[in-house]
Amino acid sequence: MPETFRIQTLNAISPLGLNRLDRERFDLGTEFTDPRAILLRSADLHSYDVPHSLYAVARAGAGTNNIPVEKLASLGIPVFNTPGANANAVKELVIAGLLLAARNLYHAADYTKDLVAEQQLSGKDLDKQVEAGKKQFAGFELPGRTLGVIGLGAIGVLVANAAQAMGMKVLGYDPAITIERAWQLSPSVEQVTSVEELFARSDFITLHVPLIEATQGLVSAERIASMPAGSVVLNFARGGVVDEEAVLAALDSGQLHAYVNDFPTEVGAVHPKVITLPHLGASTSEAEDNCAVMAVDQLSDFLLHGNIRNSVNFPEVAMARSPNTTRLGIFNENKPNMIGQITTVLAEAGLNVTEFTNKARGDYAYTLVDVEGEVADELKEQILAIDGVIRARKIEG
Ligand SMILES: NC(=O)C1=CN([C@@H]2O[C@H](COP(=O)(O)OP(=O)(O)OC[C@H]3O[C@@H](n4cnc5c(N)ncnc54)[C@H](O)[C@@H]3O)[C@@H](O)[C@H]2O)C=CC1
Ligand SMILES: O=C(O)CCC(=O)C(=O)O
Repeated sequence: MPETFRIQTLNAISPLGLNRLDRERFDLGTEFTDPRAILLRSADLHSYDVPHSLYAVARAGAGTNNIPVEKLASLGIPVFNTPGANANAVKELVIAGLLLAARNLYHAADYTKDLVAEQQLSGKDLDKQVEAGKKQFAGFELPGRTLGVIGLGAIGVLVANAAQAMGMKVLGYDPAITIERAWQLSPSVEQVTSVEELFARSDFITLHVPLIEATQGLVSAERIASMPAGSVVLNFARGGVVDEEAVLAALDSGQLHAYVNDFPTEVGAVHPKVITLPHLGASTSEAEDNCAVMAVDQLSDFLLHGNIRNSVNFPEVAMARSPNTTRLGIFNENKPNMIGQITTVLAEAGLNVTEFTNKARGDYAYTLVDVEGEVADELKEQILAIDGVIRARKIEG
């Protein structure tokens, strides 16, 4: 009997994704103590005691800073994410954020509500007060203003192109932009080669980078001070990318007009010039469906066939299945003679290799190998005995 894989969900995942799982082969639950896989969104796994049973983690979303990616790599556990699947949802919220800030919409709507709910005005009195009070919310328009986009990945490129189409001058900064993203970028977006230049020239800054060591506190007091007075910072990346204390001080001094973000903190959320949303970037039915479908498909392809696609800690390795073969998936340290030792074990067991892929990424590598016929259970133990092999799995056909 082939194994039924237990998948533990740690957040609500769209049924459109979950329903793709064949219930003969997958058992879904929220409480397993020995899951084969974890499927999650923003749940924090950093203090999670990783059980030996765990084969994989799938993040239905882009950011993986809630997951101990390196630690899992060292245990031979791939972490998958869903690049681009929620990018349009975030782009739309960023565009809303630009308009919220430029037209003071949040405070203006609060003001109107207050006139009716608190001051109990109605009819002509309400009309009069509306016309008298509205000037305090007069805003400015976007065409001709400069938007600096930091991070030109799936989201940043969509934001840059949309802002450009609304008449903004757009500057982009991403020292590691991929060729694919560069092709998608509107030719009118100007590439800048230093963050300092981007800050100095931008009326709005929007962040679309992962939270990693290099991006922690990227929006600093010094950089904010170099922006034109009355600028706006939008943060739909992660809270830690911004030095919030510096942002709040700049809002108080008038250097910044507004800070629009998706990551509530006790101090920031109640500041009058801060608009904080409850991590809403990817919360559309479309994005939730897209992410769930992609995460589930990648996870089931790995559990059933050992294929790795869109992993953030292991290389892309995928092979079609062939009849009358047995597949082995092997995680190992990226060091000399691993392939030689693995193939020697296979040869000594009299096995004929029909297909073999080995790819490395950083300190680790993954080998997928198909051999003719059946494989004895002891073979896995022999492979595991090789110095540098972290994990090995016989994958049923
Ligand atoms: N608010 C929300 O609900 C959501 C937030 N996010 C956040 O947005 C981030 C970006 O998402 P995607 O665009 O899908 O990811 P992506 O991986 O497609 O793009 C990230 C880009 O940032 C660039 N980058 C990395 N370090 C950089 C640096 N120091 N300076 C400039 N650029 C740098 C990379 O080269 C890459 O092009 C995610 O990591 C996540 O933290 C993503 C989706 C939803
Ligand atoms: O799943 C969510 O709602 C958050 C999405 C997100 O932050 C991401 O994809 O990085």
